[in-house]
Amino acid sequence: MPGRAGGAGVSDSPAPVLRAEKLIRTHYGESGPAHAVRGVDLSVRHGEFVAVTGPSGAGKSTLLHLLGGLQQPDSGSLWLDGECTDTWREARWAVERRKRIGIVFQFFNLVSNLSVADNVELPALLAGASPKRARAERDELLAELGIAGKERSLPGELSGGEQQRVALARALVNHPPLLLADEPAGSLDSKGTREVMRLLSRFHQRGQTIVLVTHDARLASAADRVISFFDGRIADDAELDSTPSRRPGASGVLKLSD
Ligand SMILES: Nc1ncnc2c1ncn2[C@@H]1O[C@H](COP(=O)(O)OP(=O)(O)OP(=O)(O)O)[C@@H](O)[C@H]1O
Repeated sequence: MPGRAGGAGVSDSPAPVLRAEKLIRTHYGESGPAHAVRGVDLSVRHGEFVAVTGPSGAGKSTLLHLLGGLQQPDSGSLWLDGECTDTWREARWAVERRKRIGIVFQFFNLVSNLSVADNVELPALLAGASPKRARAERDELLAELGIAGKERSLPGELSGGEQQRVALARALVNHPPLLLADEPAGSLDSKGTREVMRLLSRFHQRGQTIVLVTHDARLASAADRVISFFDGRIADDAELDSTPSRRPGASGVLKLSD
C-alpha cells in the first residue's frame, strides 16, 4: 500500500514513479498561442514530495495536467512506473488514473449532489472494489482525515477545509502510487491551508509520492524538493535541506503545528 503504509524516505526502486522527457504543450486561445510548457524533463522517485512553484501563468497547472493525463502533450514522452504512456488515449488514461494517480484541485471538484460517503466510495467502486471494501476504505480514510461523522453530508454543507479533506480521501481511496495536487490550499483560509498541508506531509511521511503545484513558496517549503517553474521551463530544481532549520515550523517556512 504505497500511500498509507511504509516508512518515510525515498525508495531505491529502479523505475521512477514518474518520468517526463521533453514535454511541450502550447495552448491556442483568443490572444494567440501560449507556450505553457516548453520542454520539460522531470523524474520523480517513489516517496518524494516535490513542489512545483512559480509565478502565475508560468505553466505549472498545465504541467500537472500533462503529468496526470488530463491534457496531452504536443510532443515529448511520459512514463508511469516505467511504462510509457505515449499511446494512451483518454479512455485508457481514465482507467489508469483511477489506479495510479490521485488528483486534488483548488476547488475540490466534488460531485455536489452526492454525499461525502458516495464521493469517496465512487472511485473505489469504479475501480472494481466490492461495496463492502469501498465502505471500509472510506471509513478508514475519513477517520484518518478527521471527518468521520460527515458521511451523510453533502459537500456544500462542509467548510472548504473539510471539502478538501473529502477530496483527499477520494484521491487516495484506491491507494495510487502518485498524488498530484494543484493549488490544494488555493481557496482555503490560513487554518484550512495548514490543515491540508499537514495532511499532505503526514501522507508523505508514510511513503506517499506527491507532486504539489503552488504559487506560494511557503507551502512549497513543506516538500523535500522544490522545482521553480518559469515561463514554461524548469528554472531550478533543488532538494531542500532536511535539517530542522529548513523544515516546516522553522522561521520563514510554513508552520504546520499551529
Ligand atoms: N485552456 C487554455 N487556453 C488558452 N490558454 C491557456 C489555457 N490554459 C492555460 N493557458 C495559458 O497558458 C499559460 C500557462 O497557464 P497555467 O494555468 O498552466 O499557468 P500557472 O502557472 O498554473 O498559472 P496560475 O498559477 O495562475 O494558475 C498562461 O499563459 C495561460 O493563460
